[in-house]
Amino acid sequence: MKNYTVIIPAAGQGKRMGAGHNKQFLLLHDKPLIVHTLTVFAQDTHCREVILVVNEQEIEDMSALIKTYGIQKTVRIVPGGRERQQSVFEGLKAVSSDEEIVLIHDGARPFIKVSDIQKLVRSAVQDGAAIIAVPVKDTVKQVEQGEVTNTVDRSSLWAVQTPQAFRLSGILKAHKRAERDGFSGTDDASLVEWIGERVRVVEGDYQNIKLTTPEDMWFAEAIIKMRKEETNA
Ligand SMILES: Nc1ccn([C@@H]2O[C@H](COP(=O)(O)OP(=O)(O)OP(=O)(O)O)[C@@H](O)[C@H]2O)c(=O)n1
Ligand SMILES: C[C@](O)(CO)[C@H](O)COP(=O)(O)O
Repeated sequence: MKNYTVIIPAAGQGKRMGAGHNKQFLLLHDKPLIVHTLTVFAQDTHCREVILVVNEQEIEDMSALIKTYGIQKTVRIVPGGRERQQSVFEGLKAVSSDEEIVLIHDGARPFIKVSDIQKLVRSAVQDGAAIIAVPVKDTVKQVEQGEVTNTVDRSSLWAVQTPQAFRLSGILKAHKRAERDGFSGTDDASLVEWIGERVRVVEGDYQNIKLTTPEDMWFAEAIIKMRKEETNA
């Protein structure tokens, strides 16, 4: 297995969560959300280092969390940007130039499994760019002004998650061009697609949710409880 560096963007505002502050600090089973996410990568021996992208005014609080919770991994903190894409780009600029594989993983996705990270890294080593995703389970319709205009064939639809894994040279090229040409995407793979390069899909896990809106905190507590019960069974 190849080693990698992971960039964890955590410099959002958490507006949809509505907590009045960055959701990364919300307690999930007595630990801040971002600590859960960092712990997964701390446990993966193939993770060389974490580049944690944070809001300028939260640098001290994030550093304190890393010490308080004893995260056993090199974590470098860099200030983020206004949008997620800019935060990731700031993180990419901080990656050691001799690194081959870089992962990008939302701070707000604490349930990624090390086994899925490893599947993803293998695919990125082989194919250059790979993402974790799950088949869409709902029926999806296009709606305009409250009326259905189309029912989309879901057989080729996948809901995309993070981590997303890339050769460092490829993702840097995509981000640089996107910045130059003003292209923006809601994930990093879309920048790679936009420059005409291929992206492999690795099937992931429905539990790898992003904590986005308040009810996700309840789902998250349920996932933690279920995993604890599985471990004790
Ligand atoms: N300028 C930004 C915006 C987002 N993120 C990070 O990108 C991840 C995914 O973004 P999202 O869930 O949209 O988080 P927020 O931007 O915090 O949420 P919202 O859009 O509801 O404000 C999060 O870990 C978030 O902290 C970031 O690093 N920099
Ligand atoms: C990158 C991502 O997690 C893929 O699902 C997501 O697109 C990021 O945030 P969003 O603003 O909630 O789309």
